[in-house]
Amino acid sequence: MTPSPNGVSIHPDPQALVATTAARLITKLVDVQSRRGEATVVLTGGTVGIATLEAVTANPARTAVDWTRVNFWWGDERFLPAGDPELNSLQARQAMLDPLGVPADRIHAVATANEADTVEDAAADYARQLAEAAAAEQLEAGFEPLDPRLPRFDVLLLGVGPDAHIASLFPETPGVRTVGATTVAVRDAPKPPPERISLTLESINTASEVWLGVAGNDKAGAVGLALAGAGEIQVPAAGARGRTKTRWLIDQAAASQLSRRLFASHDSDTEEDED
Ligand SMILES: O=C1O[C@H](COP(=O)(O)O)[C@@H](O)[C@H](O)[C@H]1O
Repeated sequence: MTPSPNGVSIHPDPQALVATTAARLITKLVDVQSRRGEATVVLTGGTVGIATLEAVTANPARTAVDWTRVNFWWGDERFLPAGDPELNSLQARQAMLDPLGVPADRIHAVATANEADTVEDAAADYARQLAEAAAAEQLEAGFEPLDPRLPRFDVLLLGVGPDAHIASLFPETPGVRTVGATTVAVRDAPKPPPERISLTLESINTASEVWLGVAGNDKAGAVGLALAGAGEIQVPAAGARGRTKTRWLIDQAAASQLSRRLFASHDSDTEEDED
C-alpha cells in the first residue's frame, strides 16, 4: 500500500489541540456535505476523542453542519452494559450527539452487553450493521466501494494509548493481526475493560481521512515510534492510514520524542480530497 501523505500538526496544549481538531472537523463536514449532501464520521473514545466532541458542541460554527445528515460509527467500543459511563458511545452521546440533536437512525452504535450475549456476537452484529449500511449506500449512490462490506468513511478519528494502541487494537495481540474481517472481538485487552469490539486495521484504512488525536507526555514514545515507521503489530498506531490523508494532531508534550528530521519529512499538510 502506498502511504497517503501525512500531516503533523503540533499544538501548544491539549485545549488548543481539541479546539482546533473540532474546528477542522466542522469544516470537513461542511465540505463533504456541500459535495455529497451527507457525511460519515467514525468516532473514538478516550480523553482527546471525547474532549474533541465537547469542543465541537461548544463551537459556534457547529450550526454550519446539518447534523441530521451525518452518519456516526465507532472505531471501537467497550463491551459493557447499557448505561455504563465507560461506554464510548454513551460518552459521545453526552458530549456531542445529544446536544446537537443527531437523529437516532444516524447513530450506529455497537451492541451493549445487554443486547448481545457475547463480545463475539456484538462484533458479528456490528459487522452486519456495517455491511447493511454499505449495501444501502451502494444502491443509493451507485458508486464502486473500496470494500463492499463497509460504508464510506469520510473521517475516522482515533486516539492513541501510551502503548500505541488505536481503537481496541493492542500491540502484539490477535486483534491487530486480524485480516479478512471488518470487525474483531477482543477478550483480553490490557486496558480495562478486557472485552471490547474493534474495527480491524484493514477497515480503519478504508477511511478517506484518518485523524489521530494525541496529547500528553505518556504518549510521546508511541507517537515517536509510529512516525518513525515502526511495525503495526508492535505499534498499532503506525498502521493507521487514511486513503487520502493521515493527520497526526498532537500537542507539544506528545511531540517531544518526534525528531525534527522526521517531523520535517511528515509535514506535508496538503489538502487532497477524493470526492
Ligand atoms: O480505551 C480506549 O483508549 C483509547 C485511547 O484513550 P486515551 O484515554 O488514552 O486517549 C481510545 O482511542 C479508544 O477508543 C478507547 O476505547
